[in-house]
Amino acid sequence: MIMFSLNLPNADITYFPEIFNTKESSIFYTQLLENIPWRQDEITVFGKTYPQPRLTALYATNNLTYSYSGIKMEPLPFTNTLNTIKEKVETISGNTFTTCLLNLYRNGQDSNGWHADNEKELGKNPIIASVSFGEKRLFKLKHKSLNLKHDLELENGSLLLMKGTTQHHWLHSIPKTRKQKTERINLTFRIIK
Ligand SMILES: O=C(O)CCC(=O)C(=O)O
Ligand SMILES: [Fe+2]
Repeated sequence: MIMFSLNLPNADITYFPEIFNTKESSIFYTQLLENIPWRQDEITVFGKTYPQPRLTALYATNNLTYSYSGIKMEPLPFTNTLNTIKEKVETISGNTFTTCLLNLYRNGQDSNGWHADNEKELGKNPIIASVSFGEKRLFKLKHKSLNLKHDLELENGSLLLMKGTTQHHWLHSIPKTRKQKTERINLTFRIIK
């Protein structure tokens, strides 16, 4: 399987462009788009409340909640489709995940602001396994204290693995774009226990 390790300081990030082929990806994409109960939550940032600029859903193999940006999400039980994807990601990464946060970017105006996945539920050096289906979108990384940036396109059927100290030193985002974009589904597998 093709993989690229990003050569960035204080980070451990690996990109696998095609863990699922085009046919598998299109089956997962349609099944997730149609069957996930997508919802738009309100987030609170610096005391102000906004509708989140994308749709989300949370699934877990346990009953542990996940809180970020003032939202506390209660998980749904894993589905067969999500389990199939999770097993592939576990084989590649050598980790067992408990939780999957899904994001649906409806068009180029949907986005994910600068953040690190450093919630206390995730533990000290979280491993985040991020799978993408559908439209490709730019994924931006910026170092918290050094003047360093890196951009990557996350493609249909790809996996991005972030681990080690990455979340301590780097922020990431999916910016809005004026380019014409159709739907993109992202699944971020996490460990909460
Ligand atoms: O959509 C993506 O690729 C990033 C998602 C993300 O950073 C998150 O859910 O924490
Ligand atoms: Fe994130």
